Formats: sequence, C-alpha cells, structure tokens
Amino acid sequence: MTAPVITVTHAAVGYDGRPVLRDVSLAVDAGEVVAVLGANGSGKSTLIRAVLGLVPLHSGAISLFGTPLRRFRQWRRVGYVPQRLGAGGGVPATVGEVVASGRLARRGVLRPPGRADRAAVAAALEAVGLADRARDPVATLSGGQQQRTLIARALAGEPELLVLDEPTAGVDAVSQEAFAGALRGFLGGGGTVLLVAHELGPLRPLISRAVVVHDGGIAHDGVVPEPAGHHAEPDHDHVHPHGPDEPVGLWSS
Ligand SMILES: Nc1ncnc2c1ncn2[C@@H]1O[C@H](COP(=O)(O)OP(=O)(O)OP(=O)(O)O)[C@@H](O)[C@H]1O
Repeated sequence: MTAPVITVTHAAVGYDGRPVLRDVSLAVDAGEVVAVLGANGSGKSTLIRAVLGLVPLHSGAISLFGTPLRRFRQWRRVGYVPQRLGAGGGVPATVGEVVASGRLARRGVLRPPGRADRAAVAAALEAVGLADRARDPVATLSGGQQQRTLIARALAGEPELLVLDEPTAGVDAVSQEAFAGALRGFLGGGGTVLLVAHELGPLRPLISRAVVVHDGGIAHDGVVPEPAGHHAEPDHDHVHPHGPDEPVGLWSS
C-alpha cells in the first residue's frame, strides 16, 4: 500500500515554549483535498507550517510521502502558497518572472530554462487565467490577481502536493473562480491539496474532507460542515455553522 502523502502523528507544536497544537494526528492520502478550518489563532497556519518543516515539532512525528520530515529532501514534490504576502512587494518583477521562479527547485539556478520549463510556466499562467498578463509587472495587478500569480508559481513547479494558506482570503469573485478552476485541473492530474480556509466559497465542491483545529487538537475530521441559516449569505464573512451536534465555538473567531 502506498504511504499517505502527509502523516502527522501526535504532533505538538508551538512558539517560544508556548504550545499552540498539543496533540494532532492526521493522514492525507493522494488525491484528497483537505481543508483546515478553525477560529482565528487556533493554529491552522501553524499546522501547515509544521507539515512543511517551517516550525519545529516539540514532540510527535510528521512524514511526507512516507519519509520522515527530517530526512525529506524531495521538496520539488511540494508546492506552497503562504498566507498573503503581496507578490508585488515593490519588486519590479513581471508576472511571468514570478511564475517562472516556481521552476527553480526543479531546474536549478544555473541551468537556463528549457522547453519543459517554458511549457510548465505557460500552463500554470493559463490555469489561473493570467496568460495575457505574463509581461505585466506584478505590482500592477489586483490583490486577487497577485494571489493567482503565487498559485501559478506553485503550480509551475508541477508539485504532487499543494499546500495553501488562505488562498482565497480577500480575493475577488473572479479570482476565486479562476483559482477553483486551476485547482480542479491540478486534481485532475492526480494532485493532493491541504489548504487553510475561512471561506470555502467556490472551493466547497472540491473539498473532500474538513479538519477543524480547536483547543490544540483536531475537533472534527470528516465531512465539510454546511453553512447554516444567515451564515450562508454571500456577504457573511466566516463560515461557522451552529448545528445542534456541533461543538460550540469551533468556528467563532
Ligand atoms: N511566528 C510566531 N511566533 C510566535 N507566535 C506565533 C507565531 N505564529 C503564530 N503565532 C501564534 O500562534 C497561535 C496560532 O497562530 P496561527 O497563525 O497558526 O493561527 P491560525 O489559526 O492560522 O489563525 P488565522 O485564522 O488568524 O490565520 C496564535 O496565538 C499566534 O499568535
């Protein structure tokens, strides 16, 4: 049997000796799209940063593709889109250049881009609907388009696992739809996704499983909770259903 893409076993993670996650276990199989949900500050970003080895574990273990994180070297298999960092950032790079930088782990800095690199960059731009913006400076794009640029950069590396931290937060509806389309294409190619989200929006039909982080642990691991009542209104900020069976406070922020 193939090992899960991600295995987290009794992980405890925190900062400066202060625990954020106390005992988290989670396995994500190939082809799954797992949404990490929870209140603000519950540790959603901390969980995905731990999965990427960006925050050390206090205890427990994490493996990627069956290899313990401390021995894992195949980072080309993983694409990461961090929480909004403003791809513009004053850097006068074009959209095409930023997306092409997603190939660096694959081709190495010293080798010039080849046909496969150019094709992957073009496909990634196409996937997020920015093919016609490749020559434009990133700083001239809207926030949603900048976010799509970062997603295209991750896709250009042709990863098997995409890890995304709030990819659609504050992103306009057109960009959310474009992102959902890109994700659909990625999944069609056999990809696996772990993403943090507040608002599932157009991503909802793509999510196969939801994991709710609460009080240092995982309070729910299973079906994606439905937004209820007025919370389902499009102008409502957060998804936090209060069904009778739902533990109170999971969604509030
Ligand atoms: N680099 C850091 N150093 C110290 N504390 C941190 C650091 N990053 C996050 N924290 C703290 O860890 C806790 C969990 O933060 P985290 O960003 O993982 O939560 P989150 O669920 O992703 O929140 P949000 O929904 O607001 O993005 C918070 O109390 C936060 O202040």
